[in-house]
Order: sequence, then structure tokens, then C-alpha cells
Amino acid sequence: MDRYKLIKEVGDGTFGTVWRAINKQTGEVVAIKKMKKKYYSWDECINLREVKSLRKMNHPNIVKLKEVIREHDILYFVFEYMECNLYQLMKDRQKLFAEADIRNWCFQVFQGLSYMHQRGYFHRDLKPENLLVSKDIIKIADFGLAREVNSSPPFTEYVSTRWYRAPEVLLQSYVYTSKVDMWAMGAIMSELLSLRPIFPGASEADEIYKICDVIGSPTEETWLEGLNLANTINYQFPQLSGVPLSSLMPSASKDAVNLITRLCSWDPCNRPTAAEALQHPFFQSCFYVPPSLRPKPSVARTPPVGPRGSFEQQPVKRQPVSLTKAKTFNSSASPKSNAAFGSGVQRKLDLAKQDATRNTKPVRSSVKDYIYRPPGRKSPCNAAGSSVNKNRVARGVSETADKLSNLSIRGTVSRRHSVSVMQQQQLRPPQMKAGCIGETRDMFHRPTQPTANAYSRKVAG
Ligand SMILES: Nc1ncnc2c1ncn2[C@@H]1O[C@H](COP(=O)(O)OP(=O)(O)OP(=O)(O)O)[C@@H](O)[C@H]1O
Repeated sequence: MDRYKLIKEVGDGTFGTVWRAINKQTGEVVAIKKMKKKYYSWDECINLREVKSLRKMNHPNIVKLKEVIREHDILYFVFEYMECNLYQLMKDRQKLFAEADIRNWCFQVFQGLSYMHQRGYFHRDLKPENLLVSKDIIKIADFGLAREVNSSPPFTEYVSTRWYRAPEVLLQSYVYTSKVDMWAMGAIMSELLSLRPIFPGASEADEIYKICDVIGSPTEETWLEGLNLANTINYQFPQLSGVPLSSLMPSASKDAVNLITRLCSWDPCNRPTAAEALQHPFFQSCFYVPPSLRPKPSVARTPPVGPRGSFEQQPVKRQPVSLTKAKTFNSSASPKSNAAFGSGVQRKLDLAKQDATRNTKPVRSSVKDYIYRPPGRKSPCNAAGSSVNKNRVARGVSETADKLSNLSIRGTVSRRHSVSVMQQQQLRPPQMKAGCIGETRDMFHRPTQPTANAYSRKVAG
């Protein structure tokens, strides 16, 4: 660590604190994540999901892990530095973002996701805090919960921050897929367009309620498997008809609303894959610059996309990935039309006890409610593979059922070993993390006017 000079703390996550730092030898600015837990052997570090997954990811929209250092039993991850995260960009904003900016960001994130999903990993904790921005470039970060698609269930650890958590995860499905990332992207897109979270649940039960309140309760037609899942845990969905998504984001284009509708489909099979999302009419004006056509930058820099990119003179290509089976989107088509593209990979998890609520401020459950306390992310998520999580498995379904059915939906809201990653990349592929827990948002006011944004999640920096 002597080689680096720490400048300023820029983030305080569940597992580590993140610092802006300078490499004294090269002058390069980096982000160093100092893990909170101690690591007494190098083997322990090498097996961390964040290391295993990130070292295999080499994509312009996935944050680069440059180095892993263990010194005095403390583990440091050295990442490329990014200026801020999407949440920071949203929280003080009074004026809505231009849709072109949102399109540009989302196009890049879907490219990163498409790359990741095709290589057999999914993130599992996508949220605005984990999408890092520098100028026009956005990158996916925080792979602590990332999963290898082919790894075997049961998966027992906490998965994803509640507001962005897919319904199948909320309902404790024993199986879930990369479509959980697509759900999260729908929620993030909506938040970018309205500057307020679309499903700001104060507990797991309230999360489901809020989803029903917005997209309408699931039916046999929209999600038969979900109804079965609910039966299994003895949970009854509230019967709500939902609202037109366009009413929550009045200035959004039809294409944007349509894509969010698809992404936030109850049935994971009805959500587009990342590759399919890139083909959605919302991204019609975007194009992909293949690596062979990109200039070689001296510093790691991602190719911009879309109309604002600096590659506009390049031939336009909109096929970022192999899309031989990709579906053509039709804005008026039923979400069912995506069913054929559901991924077959499945996994299990147990969410019992995840939602330790940190406060008891009353909250109304309607999506029109404006004040609530966010979920207690820090407490619940005890990270992957802990004994606590193993115990959760034992407690299993009945506890979850109790939890979901007993929670009053309208009630209280609790609202010098150093390894070069490049070397490791030659070896083989990993798993990822989704930063869990540590819900650092304190209180969220949801104003009636879209521009009257009043986020106050606590994000250092
Ligand atoms: N490469 C980076 N460049 C700049 N800032 C970063 C970088 N990586 C992380 N950060 C900042 O630090 C914050 C926390 O980082 P990260 O999510 O990796 O930590 P964590 O302990 O895994 O958090 P979580 O509670 O989400 O699990 C991020 O939200 C971001 O603001």
C-alpha cells in the first residue's frame, strides 16, 4: 500500500470503505476499497466473489479491478476510479435528466450486463449506488454478490437491495436467473426518469405491496408461477389494479415507458434479456462501437454510445452482441411475447431475516405516499455464505411466510501479497456480488412534483 497515497473517502459500503487514491509511481488516480473484515490468509481472499468475478470481466462498462493487495491482514481492492455514482447524481437534482442522457447510460449498462450474463454471471445487486459514472461513461460496480450462473443452489445469502429486488426473490423462489438484474434495471430506469424510486418498500411485504400498487397484482395469466410461489409460503397478494406507468413519469417517452413495463414484468420470462433490451426501440438512436473500431485511449475509457458519443463518425451498428435469437420489440405487444427468451438458469435463496428495519416511522403503503424510511440494508444482508445464512435455510419457508403474512403492509415502515488481476484473468471465470445490506438511505421524501426531488440516502463523498 506504500505505493498509494489515500486522498479522500468517497464511499462507505457494507463491506468496505472506498477511497480516492493516487499511485505515487504513475500518478494514476484509483479507487481503493478497504475491506472491513480481516483476511488472515491469501486463499481466503482469492475465493471472494468480488475477486473471482471481477477478474474475469473485461468490458468497458464494468469497473476494472486492477489489483488486490493484502497487507497486515487487511484486504484492499484497487479499482479504476470513477467520479460518482448514479444515486449521487440524482439526489440533489431538481430538474429531470434529459431522456437522451438516460438512454445513453442505460444503453451502456445493458451492454455491460449482456456481456456479464452471456459469460454466465449475474450481478444480483444492481442499484443506482452501484452504477458509477465518469463524464459520459457508466460502469457496473460492486460484484460482491455476483453469481456464477452455473453454480449450484441452494443460494442462501441475501440478494439485492430491497427497492430493486425482483418479485421472485422477494417470494423466496428457490430458483432465479439473470432476469433479476433486468427487473432492477427497470426500477433504476424509472427512478432516473422520475427522480424517485418506483417501488420504495419499507419491508419485504411493503415492497410486494408497492409493486402490486404500481404494476397491478399478478394473475394466473401474468405470473402463474408467482401465485404458486406465494401459495407455497402461504402469502396472499394484495389485490390491486396498478396504475399506468406513464402517470409516474409523465415526461417519459412511450418507448421508455414500454421498456420499463417489459423489464418490470412479474414473470421473469417476460422480461427481455439484456441483449434484447438493447434492441428495444428506446435505443433506436444508440449505436455500438465495436472494439476493433475504437481508438486506443491512453487511460481506460469506455466508448460512449448514442448520439452524444464521440464516435458518431463511425459506422453505425446497433448489434452489440450476438442476437441471432433476439426478439423484435413491438411497443404494443403483450409482455408475454418475451416469454420464449427466459433464461433457464435457476438458483435458490433464502431471504428470511433480511429486512431488519432500522426505524419505525409510519408510512402509508400507497405509491402516492411520499415519506418513508428505507430498508435496513446493513443489518439484514450478512453477506454470502455466513453461518447466519445457513441457519436461515433451516428456518426456511415457514419463517418467510410468517414474515410476509404477519407484516402489516399499511403499518410501520422501518423505512504484501499483491496479485495482478490481468494475470488472474488468464486462469478462469468467477462469481459476483451484489452489494447488499447497508441501506444507507435514511429517508426519502416523495414529492408530488417530479422535479421536487428530496433524496437523502447517505453516500459519502
Ligand atoms: N471504482 C470506484 N470509483 C469511485 N467510487 C467508487 C468506486 N467503487 C465504489 N465507489 C464508491 O463507494 C461506494 C461503495 O462501494 P461498494 O458498493 O463497492 O462497497 P460495498 O461495501 O460493497 O457497498 P454495498 O453496501 O453496496 O455492498 C459506491 O457506491 C461508490 O460511491
